Amino acid sequence: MLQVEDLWVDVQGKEVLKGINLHIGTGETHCLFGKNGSGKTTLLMTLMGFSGYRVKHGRIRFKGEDITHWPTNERARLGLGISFQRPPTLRGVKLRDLLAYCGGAAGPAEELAEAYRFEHFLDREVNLGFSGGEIKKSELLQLLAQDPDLTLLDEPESGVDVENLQVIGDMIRRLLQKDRHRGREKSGLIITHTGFILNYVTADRGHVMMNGQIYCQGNPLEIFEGIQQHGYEECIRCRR
Ligand SMILES: Nc1ncnc2c1ncn2[C@@H]1O[C@H](COP(=O)(O)OP(=O)(O)OP(=O)(O)O)[C@@H](O)[C@H]1O
Repeated sequence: MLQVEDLWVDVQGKEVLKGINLHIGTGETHCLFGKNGSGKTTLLMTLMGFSGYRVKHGRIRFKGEDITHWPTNERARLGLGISFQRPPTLRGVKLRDLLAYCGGAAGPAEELAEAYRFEHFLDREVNLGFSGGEIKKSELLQLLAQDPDLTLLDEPESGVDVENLQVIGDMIRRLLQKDRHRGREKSGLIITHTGFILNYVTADRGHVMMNGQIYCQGNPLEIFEGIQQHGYEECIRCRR
């Protein structure tokens, strides 16, 4: 599904990613752990093709296409979707219209919003005055409407209360669910500090990023336990 090969990326003249290699197979869910400022968000933003993330070297292949220099909208059309850590407010754009624009693959906007008790937000401008948890739900609804083949999630749990964590977890599970009817297997790459998502989806692989490099890869539950017990630095020493 996704192959990242020796990816080096500059942001505002600063070298942030330093030779990332990452392979995500069809139907696989991967978790990305790492200290603050290690480059996780930069990787997701680069995969999605946002301006300001300059690929100096390396290649991104998605569904067999070399998308390294594709514009963001074409990557989305091919089946890449993202939920931002801090999404923008879209003044003048109603959530209802954005959901319709995203594709409506998972049914009409009303149906989708009602399933997560979010119908009262449909006629509000996207993210304007939304609470932290509401913003996360709105992001995931947009992704459910888009129905991507590879979903990139940047800290989907941040700012979400304990009860809503379950709702967020269910939404992510649905996003990554295998679509047997259509013979589709969806993939995901999830940045998480708390590991909450490991309770909701079966993650196939975990990665630890440090200083713009991936040092450690393996079973995500074991990696998360290791981080909790020994810290991130141990990952560099261990080099699993
Ligand atoms: N637009 C920018 N201008 C300058 N520096 C930037 C910019 N964007 C990212 N950086 C720097 O790149 C580094 C990596 O940032 P990034 O957001 O990718 O880290 P992260 O691993 O996602 O962190 P966190 O866990 O705190 O979200 C940081 O030092 C950050 O300050």
